[in-house]
Amino acid sequence: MSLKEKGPIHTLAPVGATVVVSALLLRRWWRSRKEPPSFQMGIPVLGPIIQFLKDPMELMRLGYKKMGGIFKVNFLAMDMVYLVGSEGQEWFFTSDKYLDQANMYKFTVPIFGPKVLYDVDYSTRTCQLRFIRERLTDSYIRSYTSTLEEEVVQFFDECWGDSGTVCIRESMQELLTRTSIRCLMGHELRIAMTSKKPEDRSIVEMLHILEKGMLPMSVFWPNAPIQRHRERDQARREIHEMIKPILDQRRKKADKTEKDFMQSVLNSTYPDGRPITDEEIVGFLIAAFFGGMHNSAITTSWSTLELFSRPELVQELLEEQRAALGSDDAPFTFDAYEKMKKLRAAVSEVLRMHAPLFLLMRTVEQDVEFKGYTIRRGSVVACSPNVSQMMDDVYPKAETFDPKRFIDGIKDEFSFISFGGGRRVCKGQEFGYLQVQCAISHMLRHYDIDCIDGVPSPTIAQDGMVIAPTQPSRVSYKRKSSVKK
Ligand code: HEM
Repeated sequence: MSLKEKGPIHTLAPVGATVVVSALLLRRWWRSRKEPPSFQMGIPVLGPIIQFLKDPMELMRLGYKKMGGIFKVNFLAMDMVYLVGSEGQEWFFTSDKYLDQANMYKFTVPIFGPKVLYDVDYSTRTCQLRFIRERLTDSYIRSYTSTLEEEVVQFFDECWGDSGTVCIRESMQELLTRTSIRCLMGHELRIAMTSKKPEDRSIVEMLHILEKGMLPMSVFWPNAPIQRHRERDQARREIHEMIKPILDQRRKKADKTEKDFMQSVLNSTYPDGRPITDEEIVGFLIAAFFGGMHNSAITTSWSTLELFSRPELVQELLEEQRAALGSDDAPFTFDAYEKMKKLRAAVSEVLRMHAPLFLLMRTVEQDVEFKGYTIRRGSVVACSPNVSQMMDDVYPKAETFDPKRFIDGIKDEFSFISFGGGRRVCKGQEFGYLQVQCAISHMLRHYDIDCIDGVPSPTIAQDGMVIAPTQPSRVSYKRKSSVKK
């Protein structure tokens, strides 16, 4: 059959198909050309995944060295776009319109409970978080300070005594569990920690079961039918049953002046007058506990190790303590805390070098441009305080521990992201500093401390969510003869 006999459709079809395929290929090339550059290492495709599982921060460091402040890694079904440095971080924390946090935190819904935080829409969540933040501002936490100090003093008397050796990570976990339960969840639960019937499970055991239900797989499949999730759900129901009668009793009491977060929440309504439900209160208490306890315990551990391995700094901080408090056995007060500028700067420097939350992530809700690149909907964007805060161009001589960097406070909000940033910044930041400083203040004034294992290297904790000192991280201590017991 000649061309003439085939007719126009036979000649046009292949040409048309070639044009369409070429256009599609061109479009794909054009689109991919504008996406952040792809970081490859080791075995094709699997190389970056293996590195991520081994050390996610090293993957980021290597990627930054080779590609610069923005690059992507393909994790089979998903692209992860990494942003390193202040500019990318500022964009990350101010692009709530395109970037969603809730998807990454869905695993908390069975823990915090329904209708709370990551189970509700954006505006309800913002309203709930604002409510939590207000109850953790200076005017409120000022009133929690005496409660906090009482717990700290009791802990050191009961658990440390006159002399001994402890693993600082474990010891501070115990201390911060006590202070967090007492100051956030109330004295009733704190008392029940020790005065329960042997057959009853304590709040600490229950919170621990909730925590064990937070596995890396829970991030992708929060309700996977596994034993740890079933135990988590049972413990969550029991915690609600445990707290509900306490809320009822406190509502009936004429005296509404308990100095803790639970009472501050109970005494309030939402700004539009709507009351807060029991479900919400229990969720807020658990969220505040988990938001604060680990991060503050890890920061107190690092602070002990970094400060007490520097005798000159200890001496300087002790002089500041004496100036702020008057004497070594005076009670720790909020007014004195506000005067401890050097201690605060030292804790900030600890947080710069050892942020507990090492990977902050958001999902991309719609295609969005940044620095001339298109970041596709469905990707995950991530940044890490532990990577960018250790870069010499952001913090000169970043490997050197130098509290003077922060003596006038934190200047650039988006260079220091240990507490996150923007609207989603940590709501318990000030209470976090208060807890850490109260514990360190007590140690400075009451004990001579020796860091037997020096300052250990950081390690990712078993649950994969936080980074902490590698154990052993032992310290030995001796009570000073100059202070009263
Ligand atoms: C040294 C101690 C602490 C550190 C390093 C820390 C760190 C952080 C970080 C990095 C975020 C942001 C996460 C993200 O952007 O994805 C965050 C959020 C949050 N933190 Fe903290 N935190 C600390 C203490 C606390 C305490 C004591 C509380 C409560 C009592 C708390 C409650 C919260 C809450 C409620 C959020 C969610 C904020 C939002 O989404 O708007 N944190 N924290």
